[in-house]
Amino acid sequence: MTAASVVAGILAQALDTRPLASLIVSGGRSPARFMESLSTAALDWSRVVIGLADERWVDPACAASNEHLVRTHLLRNAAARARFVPLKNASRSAAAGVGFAERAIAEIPRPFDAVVLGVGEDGHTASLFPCALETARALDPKRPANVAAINPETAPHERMTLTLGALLDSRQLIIIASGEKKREVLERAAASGDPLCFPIAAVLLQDAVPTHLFCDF
Ligand SMILES: O=C(O)[C@H](O)[C@@H](O)[C@H](O)[C@H](O)COP(=O)(O)O
Repeated sequence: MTAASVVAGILAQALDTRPLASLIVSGGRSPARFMESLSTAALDWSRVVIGLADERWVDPACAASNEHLVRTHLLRNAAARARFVPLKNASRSAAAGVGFAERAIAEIPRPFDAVVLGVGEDGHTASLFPCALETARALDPKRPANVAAINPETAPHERMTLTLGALLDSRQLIIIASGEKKREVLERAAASGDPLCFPIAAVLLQDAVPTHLFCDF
């Protein structure tokens, strides 16, 4: 089973019992091949709503944009018929755009049927970065907000991210993390049990949402 076939199966099962299915995907360099494989799945994509786990606050035409990644690699083939809900809006900053982003997330059926997360070599996931001041609040599962503006010190661009509470409001989580360095950071994160140092630990250590880990996908 590949990450794409598992996600396709989750979406197909969701569509068997509900009018709409929802999928949240992450950005970065890793997901392109996964997205292209998923885009060919034989699904009624017209009933699938796709959102982002996070977004860099850049023009969607920019190669650094996660929206650009989704429009290039996922909204093609059969999946071209899916409905995509961007996180980027016309606000001059992510902080100014939080209200619009909250209203965008409200358009995606919840709990999300599948949330696909990557992991950075510093243990971040989505745009929950260990060094960012705003991360501690975004990791608080009791916080009602679904999105947060993050200014990472160790990565470019201001970001909009789903909060941990929103990411865990899902039926299934899929972590995609290739390479030895990411395997090591996953092990260190699980051993540390400290989401402030390794935000991905908050996902690894929870047992409320079934989680699939793909180190080669
Ligand atoms: O916007 C982003 O960058 C992603 O959402 C981020 O959380 C990503 O999943 C990791 O940084 C891994 O990215 P790579 O696949 O590029 O290593």
